[in-house]
Amino acid sequence: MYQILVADAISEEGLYPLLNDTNAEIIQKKTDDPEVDLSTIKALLVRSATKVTDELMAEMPNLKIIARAGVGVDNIDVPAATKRGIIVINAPDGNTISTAEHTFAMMASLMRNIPQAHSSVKNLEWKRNQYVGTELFGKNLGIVGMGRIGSEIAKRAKVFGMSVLVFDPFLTKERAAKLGVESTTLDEILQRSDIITVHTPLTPETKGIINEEALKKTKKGVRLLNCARGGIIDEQDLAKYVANGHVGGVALDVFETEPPGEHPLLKYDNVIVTPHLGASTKEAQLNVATQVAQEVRTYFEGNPVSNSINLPAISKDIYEKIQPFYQISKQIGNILTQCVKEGVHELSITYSGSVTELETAYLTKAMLSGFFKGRIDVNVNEVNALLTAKERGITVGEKISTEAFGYDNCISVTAKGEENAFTVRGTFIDHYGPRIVYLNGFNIDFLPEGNLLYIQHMDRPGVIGHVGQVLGDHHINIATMQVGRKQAGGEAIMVLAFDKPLSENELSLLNNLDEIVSINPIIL
Ligand SMILES: NC(=O)C1=CN([C@@H]2O[C@H](COP(=O)(O)OP(=O)(O)OC[C@H]3O[C@@H](n4cnc5c(N)ncnc54)[C@H](O)[C@@H]3O)[C@@H](O)[C@H]2O)C=CC1
Ligand SMILES: O=C(O)C(=O)COP(=O)(O)O
Repeated sequence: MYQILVADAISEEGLYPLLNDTNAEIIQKKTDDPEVDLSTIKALLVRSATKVTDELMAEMPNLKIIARAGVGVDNIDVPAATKRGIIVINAPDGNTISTAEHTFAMMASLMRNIPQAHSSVKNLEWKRNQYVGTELFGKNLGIVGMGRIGSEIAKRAKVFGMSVLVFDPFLTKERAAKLGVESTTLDEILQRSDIITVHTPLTPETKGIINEEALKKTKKGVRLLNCARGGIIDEQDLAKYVANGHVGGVALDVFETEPPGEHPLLKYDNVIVTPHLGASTKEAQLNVATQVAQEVRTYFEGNPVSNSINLPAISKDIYEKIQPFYQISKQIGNILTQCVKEGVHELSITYSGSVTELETAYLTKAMLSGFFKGRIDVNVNEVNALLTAKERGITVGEKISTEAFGYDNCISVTAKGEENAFTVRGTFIDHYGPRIVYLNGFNIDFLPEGNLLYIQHMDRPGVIGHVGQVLGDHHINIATMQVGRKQAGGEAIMVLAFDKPLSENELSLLNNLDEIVSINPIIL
């Protein structure tokens, strides 16, 4: 059973995939509601209202996934979520059309003074001369940010006979040509546009991208729209340019602080506003809620999610192919962490055979999550594995090799400390399962599972008997036993599996046997 906190107003109908899941319990409350026990929540669903801060995440130790039923994730501290190993997903295209249509409606309203004229008629006035507008036809529209929403606006603007200038550093010439728009610089847009609309995410780079310096370059009478995020157009600078009459009109759907309260821009008649309604249509809300609800369910069913902000996308097909290798990679990492007795500064992983055809980067992260398991108090998974290694000064290297040691596939990991290096190799055999086939210089073959004991000893007659004797005296059943050696009479190893872990006393009795060099329990 997993609990999901739905903290913002999300379409009930769209939550159907979760309401329909007998393993899911949905709680529809604010995060600061005293009746909510944040510590047991595993999934958090939000729109733009809830601020998902690091402090909030600290109160949610079981949180695995944050789902944003919408596009912008600027209300979520994504780096903090990543550090904590929490997946962040969004619904990138569910509200594109709604937001593009809203922006267009705002643009038309602004040019034809519709909100002002509407209020005037409602106040029993009839001021036809006061509300003379301007056509969209033939005007230059500048679009900053030509992603999903920007592109939909461009299409509509062209139908209205507008010339579209766009600025987006990630827009290719081919795509601009296909959309029939002129790709240009931000400066050109500022200088040539009659109307400028912004459609970028809010990032440190885009915050204030239209500020006083930019406004100075615009045409007198320019109209500005922000239906993306408050702050992309600097509100204080904009207020100055509305006050001095340079800017002819403004349409805002979003504000730096929402609700904006007593905002300097609100007093101007040529500034029209809506309360962050871009995505507020029945269709968009159903789309985004269904998308994230389905993704959350998919995640808890153990399948890959498609729209993660902090995890590379991987298809279900590839995910299924990777699963066996995923497990063995994790186990190799975990064996290393339990066997290496000094600080590790380098982990190098070599893939060979059929596994090289898969997404090995994903497996490297799985190996790291196994390596950090039990070592640090943060849950390390594919989201934060590389970051955790980096923070701890561990270099991670990945290689592809043609040497598979006779196996169909082989994953070999070497952990390097100041003094020693320790190598573990594993393989996955169809219809047989995962096997560890090499441990610190010795060929061996054991199942990486359960309560294991790795013993280094001298290859002498009777050693296996002595070990068996100690265990038998303590009524301990040996489930499986594998041995490996390099040469007769030299160093050797054995790996035993038990139904339960051995006690300190039993371990110490084994350690005291003459032929034993070292013993090392491994719990997987
Ligand atoms: N008012 C509302 O209710 C809604 C607002 N939004 C906002 O609209 C934004 C855009 O949404 P989408 O088009 O779906 O996102 P998108 O990711 O498809 O498009 C964003 C575009 O901005 C471009 N970009 C990034 N940095 C830039 C920069 N420095 N200069 C110029 N272009 C830059 C990117 O290359 C990308 O093409 C969202 O991030 C969100 O904040 C989205 C939906 C509803
Ligand atoms: O999807 C987005 O980025 C939006 O801004 C929509 O926000 P909302 O879900 O309506 O609070």
